[in-house]
Amino acid sequence: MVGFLRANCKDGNVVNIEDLVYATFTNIISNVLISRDLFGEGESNYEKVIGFLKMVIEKVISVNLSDVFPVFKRVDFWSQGRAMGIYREIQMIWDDIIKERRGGDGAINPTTPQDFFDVLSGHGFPDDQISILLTACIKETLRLHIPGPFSLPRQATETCKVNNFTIPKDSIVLVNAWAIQTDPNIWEDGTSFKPERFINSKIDFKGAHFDFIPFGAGQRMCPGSNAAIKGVQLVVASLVHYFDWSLPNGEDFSKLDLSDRFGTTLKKDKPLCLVPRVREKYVAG
Ligand code: HEM
Repeated sequence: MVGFLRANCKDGNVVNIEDLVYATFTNIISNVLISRDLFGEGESNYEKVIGFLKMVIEKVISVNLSDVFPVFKRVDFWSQGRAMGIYREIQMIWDDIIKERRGGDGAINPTTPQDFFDVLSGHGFPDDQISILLTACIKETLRLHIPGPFSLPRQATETCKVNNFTIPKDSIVLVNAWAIQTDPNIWEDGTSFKPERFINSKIDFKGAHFDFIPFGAGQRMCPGSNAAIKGVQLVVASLVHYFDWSLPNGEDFSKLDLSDRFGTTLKKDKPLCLVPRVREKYVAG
């Protein structure tokens, strides 16, 4: 990511941060799974890969006819066909990876923990204070702009009562985590970005504080939460450490439109486009 920016930030080029960070995280996960980048540096395959990933995610999470009308379960051929289509496409990707591995052409270039340490220790961060501040900012972003506002759907295995509501057996239940995380009865000035609320606070994202559940809670909470937080810390710290950032045409940061849009996940309505400039001390090296 840093290498790509360094090579492409001459002449005040504007960078779409959404695409950059998406590609970086996809590469981190693909390196864990298959020891290679899914997005190449030349970005020639960007549209193809992103199109495929978006298609799979959309298809997997969109509602089936039989989710809404369980009576159609046996005859919902459309959903069954869709599931088989996704299965076949994923199968083809695995086939290619297995073939490449068998060929053993030495083209795989794994990212090792050493690479991460080189980035961090080689340039003298994180400092304790920076790390606390950074974590507070990440937590506050996950509170105010929670990526999964409804978490994942649950199904009631038996009829039960929650407060005064009766939830009939087999109902699909969605938890509005976005509403909980911005509830004015729980969070003081809950719609403002105030990272300092997480400094000297025990509130964490591990599922023990039900006011703050960006990764869900209970048995099915996100198993990737620690990897995700470490990844976000690394990416944000690297972006801030190596580059100075400004808005195109010298616009003022206070005018930035921060509204959200709900699609597959909650994300910024307008992608963040910024102009990076390599910091003075890294220009040469
Ligand atoms: C900021 C990044 C992430 C956020 C906000 C997030 C959030 C969530 C949420 C809210 C759930 C549903 C939990 C529930 O229903 O209680 C979930 C499930 C899951 N997440 Fe994440 N996640 C993130 C990153 C990751 C990563 C990096 C991985 C894998 C490396 C991952 C793997 C999973 C899996 C496998 C599940 C399903 C768990 C199950 O159903 O048992 N997530 N995630």
